[in-house]
Amino acid sequence: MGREFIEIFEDWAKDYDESVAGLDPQYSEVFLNYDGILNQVVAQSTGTVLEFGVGTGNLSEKLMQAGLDVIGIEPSRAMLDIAKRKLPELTLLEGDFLTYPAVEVPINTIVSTYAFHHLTDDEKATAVRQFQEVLQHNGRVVFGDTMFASEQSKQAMIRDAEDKGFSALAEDLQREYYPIINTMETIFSTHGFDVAFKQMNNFVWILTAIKKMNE
Ligand SMILES: C[S@@+](CC[C@H](N)C(=O)[O-])C[C@H]1O[C@@H](n2cnc3c(N)ncnc32)[C@H](O)[C@@H]1O
Repeated sequence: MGREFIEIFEDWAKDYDESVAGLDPQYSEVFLNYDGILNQVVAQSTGTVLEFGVGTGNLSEKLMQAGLDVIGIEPSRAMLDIAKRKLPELTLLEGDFLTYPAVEVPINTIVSTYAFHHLTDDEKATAVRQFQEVLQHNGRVVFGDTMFASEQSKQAMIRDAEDKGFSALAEDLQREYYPIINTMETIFSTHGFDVAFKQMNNFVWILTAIKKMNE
């Protein structure tokens, strides 16, 4: 479930770190301030961290450098191979947001960057219900991902990409499940989280969801 876009990452893995460095003009705005976005997620993380969609391991590396214990989950074989090569000491497991090997240690923070939009909104809700069960009291979810303030602003960004001739970006924005902020707010609050959002560039927002005391 939720793995419908994995083929894209099998192909993209080898060039992915060039894209995040801004070398792909279609995605340069999406990855604008990439390091700052990852640093913001790290700054809000504590204790033992469960990371979904680690990709080539850029966020995992920063989390480990900050002294946090990280368990990484990633469904793409090609991404797993690169992350393992870059970070041999990282605990890395094959899995996805919905299905992954049982983790036996208490989890304080769940993080992810540029990955949650691969789930439909129904799948997102299922994942968030599972996060609620997995997290310790006072635990939190910190995600950086493309989201939109409204359906109108999403449609405007798709038109803007088309006007610039960025057909790959325009198709991506329509093919995958980039959410509206209100939808994310509803999903997290329905499942017992206090949630806040901070915009990081024209596409990416940081979502911080703190598990409510009585949940
Ligand atoms: C755009 S990359 C982001 C990689 C990394 N987190 C970063 O910030 O650079 C998206 C990653 O999410 C992974 N992914 C795709 N579908 C997923 C799913 N259902 N569950 C978890 N990860 C998924 C992809 O394989 C890929 O590694």
